[in-house]
Amino acid sequence: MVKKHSDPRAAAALALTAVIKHHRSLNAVLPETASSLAATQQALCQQLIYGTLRHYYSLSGLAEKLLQKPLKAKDQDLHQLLLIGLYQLREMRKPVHASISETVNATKALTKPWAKGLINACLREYQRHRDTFDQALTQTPTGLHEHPDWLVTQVRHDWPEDWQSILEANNQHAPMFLRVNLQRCSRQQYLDLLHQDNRQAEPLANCAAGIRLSQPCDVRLLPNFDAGWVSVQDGAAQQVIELLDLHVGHVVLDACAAPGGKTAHMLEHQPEIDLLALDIESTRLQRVDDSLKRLGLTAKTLTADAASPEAWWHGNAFDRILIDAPCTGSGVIRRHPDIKFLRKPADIPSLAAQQAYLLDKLWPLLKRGGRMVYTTCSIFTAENAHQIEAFLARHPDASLIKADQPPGRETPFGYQRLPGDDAFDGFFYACLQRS
Ligand SMILES: C[S@@+](CC[C@H](N)C(=O)[O-])C[C@H]1O[C@@H](n2cnc3c(N)ncnc32)[C@H](O)[C@@H]1O
Repeated sequence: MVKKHSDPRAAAALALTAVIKHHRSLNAVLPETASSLAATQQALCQQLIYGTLRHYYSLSGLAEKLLQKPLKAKDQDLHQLLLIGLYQLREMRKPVHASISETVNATKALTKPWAKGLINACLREYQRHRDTFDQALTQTPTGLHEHPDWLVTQVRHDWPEDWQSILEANNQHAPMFLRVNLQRCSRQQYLDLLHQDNRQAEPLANCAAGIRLSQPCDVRLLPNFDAGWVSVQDGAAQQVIELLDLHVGHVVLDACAAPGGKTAHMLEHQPEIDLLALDIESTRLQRVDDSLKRLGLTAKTLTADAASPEAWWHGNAFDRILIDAPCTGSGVIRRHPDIKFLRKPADIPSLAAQQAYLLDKLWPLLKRGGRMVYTTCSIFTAENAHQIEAFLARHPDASLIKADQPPGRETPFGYQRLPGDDAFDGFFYACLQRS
């Protein structure tokens, strides 16, 4: 558990320690961190956490140069606090004096006031000679790319022509995209509401219900959010709906449904389907139920292992199956910079094996003539085009369907979006038909 703190820098240092040292995901850590802070401090704390993770490798390089000897393992929180201080000096437009003194004060909140002098000296030393320090940094590959070496090598291997722009896109802030619940209002009506609220927003050309906000904001400030008029969803995820080609009366399986973005989108797009939404994790499935309730939609939801249909399948074949598979998340690093620290190379073959197993176990549940859509938020070919190539080789009754409007770059075995294409997340789509 992240300890309670009222100091946003100390809270951010503890959250970073939880990710870097204890390998916990930000999704798990952030709610604990937020609950330890006053509402007015939460945005700054979150900004410090995300910003420091995005620039972690260059900030660590600086810290190494500034500290005479590394801090002890038990003082990892201080190491993170130093990085947070450096991040503020390098990337945030805040007065230098306040940035330094507030970071130094956070040592008290961490109950390590003895480190005041050390943090103060390092930050002041950096500030005095920042040009020299910064120049030395940009010459190192990790300082340049802000990714671990194995990840740079993997991206470079899979995308020899695009690897640099992918790494660059991973370090950017992602825009905020909305999906209008067309069962509640039209996209134009919702755009009008946003404009009345003085929020700049524009429709997405390639998503019928999609909107891009010029400035991200707290969802609670969006008009009629609680009444279910709108949800937050990246444009890449919104493009899955067209591939499913849903019609009235279809029997549909959403095999890996939580937290339910695509489950809800299916029902908003075509409410007259018979939809079963599964997820293996009950706490995550609860989020699907909550979201359907907010949006005024209904589906059958079930905690189950999709790869063990003998435990839950009623025996009626499905017209449509969506496998939005568990994956490395290598396409969404800009939204989840902790992925750079939590993933390891062995995760790729292990997840690819899980994905292949899900595909094989669910394929017989599809009607002849039915469609299976396989998606990941990964950019690794082992989880995407190679996965589908191998699947087609194992299943002679499967063929790829071409999309009327390709949702991404065409590969021989599906469509791939790279992070930042159309400002969307990295994503993979394959649409398979059973003959
Ligand atoms: C990429 S997320 C799905 C996102 C979701 N489709 C959406 O649009 O919000 C993958 C989900 O698969 C679930 N999962 C992993 N293995 C599973 C399995 N064998 N059966 C069912 N769900 C599984 C995970 O718990 C996770 O919630």
